[in-house]
Amino acid sequence: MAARLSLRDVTLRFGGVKVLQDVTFDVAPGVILGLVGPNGAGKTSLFNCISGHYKPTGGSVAIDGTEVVGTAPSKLVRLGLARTFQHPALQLDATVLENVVLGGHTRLPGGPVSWSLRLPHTQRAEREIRGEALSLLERANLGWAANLPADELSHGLHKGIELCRALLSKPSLLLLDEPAAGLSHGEVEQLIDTVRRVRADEDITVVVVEHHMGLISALTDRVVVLDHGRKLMEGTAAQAQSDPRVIEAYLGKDAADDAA
Ligand SMILES: Nc1ncnc2c1ncn2[C@@H]1O[C@H](COP(=O)(O)OP(=O)(O)OP(=O)(O)O)[C@@H](O)[C@H]1O
Repeated sequence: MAARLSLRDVTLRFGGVKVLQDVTFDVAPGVILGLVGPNGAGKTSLFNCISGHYKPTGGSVAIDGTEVVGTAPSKLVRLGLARTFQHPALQLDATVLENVVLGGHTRLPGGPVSWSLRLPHTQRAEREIRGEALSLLERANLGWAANLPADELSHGLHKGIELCRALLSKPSLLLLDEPAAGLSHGEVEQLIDTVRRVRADEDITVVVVEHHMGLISALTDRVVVLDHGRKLMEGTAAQAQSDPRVIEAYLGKDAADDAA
């Protein structure tokens, strides 16, 4: 089966600094892959290369076999890509529901002219998208907040809203950047449930950057470990946690020797 996401020798330089070096891996459809590594390893930079926010200096990024290096983030949404950010960027003066509805704008038929004329088929599509947005919020236990302004809610709830917004675009590939950061234990459990359910129900492939090893162990089928911009190893979360190279990258050589 063709890979949903395929990276080949992805390299990124900022001036003289090599942030990513020859990163190569595949993610098969339906897999939840964890992207882990110490601070500064290059995880978010790699996400930015996949989502079109950075253009790699070299190498290839393909989604379902289509080369996407150089494609704008807005066009990648149409190829099935959605992502969340370490710090959710919401319209704080809009309601929670309006924020989620924004994720469905690529699904509206026509273009700016028919949208501003509010033709019947546009209004029908808007109603449908609003209904789906509400149902996503309800399934994430956020239905109660739908009509509240987003700025009345906590950081943890903002992350849940951002995830619903990403899901409304009906992605086939979802990138989650540190979704558990700043969440309570209960919110992490809710997040794990939501991601498992969308993978099962919607056949979404997920790549998740996360430092929360509990979430990585509970959620992922495989992990890729990055260190200093290079792929250190690939395997299951359990294999990564007992790999001396990974222990050394996180804790130093003495810890790796002690564990051996
Ligand atoms: N726009 C930029 N300009 C220059 N250097 C950058 C830029 N973005 C990232 N870097 C550098 O690239 C390296 C990797 O950063 P990145 O944020 O991708 O790491 P990370 O693994 O996501 O870290 P963390 O876990 O702390 O979020 C760091 O040394 C960072 O300082």
